Amino acid sequence: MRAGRELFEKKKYELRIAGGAVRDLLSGTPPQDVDFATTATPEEMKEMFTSAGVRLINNKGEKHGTITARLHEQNFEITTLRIDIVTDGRHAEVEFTTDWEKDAERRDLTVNSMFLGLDGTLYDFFNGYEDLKNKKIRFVGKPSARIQEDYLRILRYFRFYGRIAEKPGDHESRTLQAIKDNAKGLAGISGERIWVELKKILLGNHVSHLVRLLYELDVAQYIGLPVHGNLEELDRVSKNIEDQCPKPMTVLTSLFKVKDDVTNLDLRLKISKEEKNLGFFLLKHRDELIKATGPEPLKPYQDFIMDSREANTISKVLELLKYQGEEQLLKEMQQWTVPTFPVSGHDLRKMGITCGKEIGAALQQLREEWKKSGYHMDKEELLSCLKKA
Ligand SMILES: Nc1ccn([C@@H]2O[C@H](COP(=O)(O)OP(=O)(O)OP(=O)(O)O)[C@@H](O)[C@H]2O)c(=O)n1
Ligand SMILES: [Mg+2]
Repeated sequence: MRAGRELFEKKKYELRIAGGAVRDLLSGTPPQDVDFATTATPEEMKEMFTSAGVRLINNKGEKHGTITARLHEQNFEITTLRIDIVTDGRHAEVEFTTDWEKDAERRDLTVNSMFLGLDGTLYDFFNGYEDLKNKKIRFVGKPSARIQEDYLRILRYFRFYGRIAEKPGDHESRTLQAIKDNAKGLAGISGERIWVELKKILLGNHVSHLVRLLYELDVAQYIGLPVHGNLEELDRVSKNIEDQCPKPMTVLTSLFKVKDDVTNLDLRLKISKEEKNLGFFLLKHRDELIKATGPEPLKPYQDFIMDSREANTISKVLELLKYQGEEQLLKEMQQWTVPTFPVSGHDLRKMGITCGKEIGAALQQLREEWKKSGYHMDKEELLSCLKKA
């Protein structure tokens, strides 16, 4: 990075870390990606990098002022300060500026609106650091204006609330009002973008509170959620599941009552086939595939896996155990390896059974015995039952 920094300094272009990365650095979490902002225009950057022999990566960001430079085998995304002039709630037409405050003003949340100079100076025009320390999520300026620039910001508000806020219910009333007034704007946002945000909300804190709020503020209907979501079930499941690293779909299925709820979600959000199948699986089995009373509570789940012909049944059953709040059984299941049936047709032939039909029937019978034993019997024990019979 040093070499890159010197290039900017020589040309007297300003360069600072921007947005989400500053938020993460100040809250002690390692940022996933570090975005930079600069006063240099894309043309100026291109010229500077090209004449210094730095490789540029072609990407689609240039129209919005983003240049990607490849230095020390790392990509650096550097975006020119900008003002969004026309927005249709999804895309913005931009004008470049050298005014840092103007660039901060067009960002969504105060905690996302800061810049950090490479000398460690913090540039914070909207009290983002104070909000971050107080764990407050607020829009920059007028909430309705920020939301109308990009309706997806409604869901970003929920996502960052779940990540940063300490307790449920700590919202400004004007923010809630602006969300309610503009919820319909989400109808025009693509399902894929919504699903990315919704999944992050489902994996964050205060899920139950936030989803309830999505309903209260009339957002739910525009993002593919069922009209009458089962919020009590979500309360219960989300409480149990908190520390179990569930998949987003596992949390979400608690809201669902019928298969159509999964189908409708998929129609709106274009979820993956795997996510859809997990939804159907949990819906079908959540009340009926349950632990056994007695010494082998895990047995019904193991039998289900052994009887199933699909490869990913285990991972679905693990999600089911999370859903059901069976913490101890989940641990045991995670340590369980699918046993392989120890007897083959060859073993039976060696014992003198030569007819194909008989071999088939014997194997079937032994498989049943093996299942009854909880998959504990070995080859010898199994073959000896055959002798007895
Ligand atoms: N709808 C959006 C999306 C992004 N931003 C701004 O662009 C920055 C970078 O966006 P992005 O990488 O999408 O989000 P991050 O805040 O960095 O969060 P993450 O950790 O998920 O990357 C944000 O911090 C915010 O300043 C915005 O104002 N409005
Ligand atoms: Mg980011």
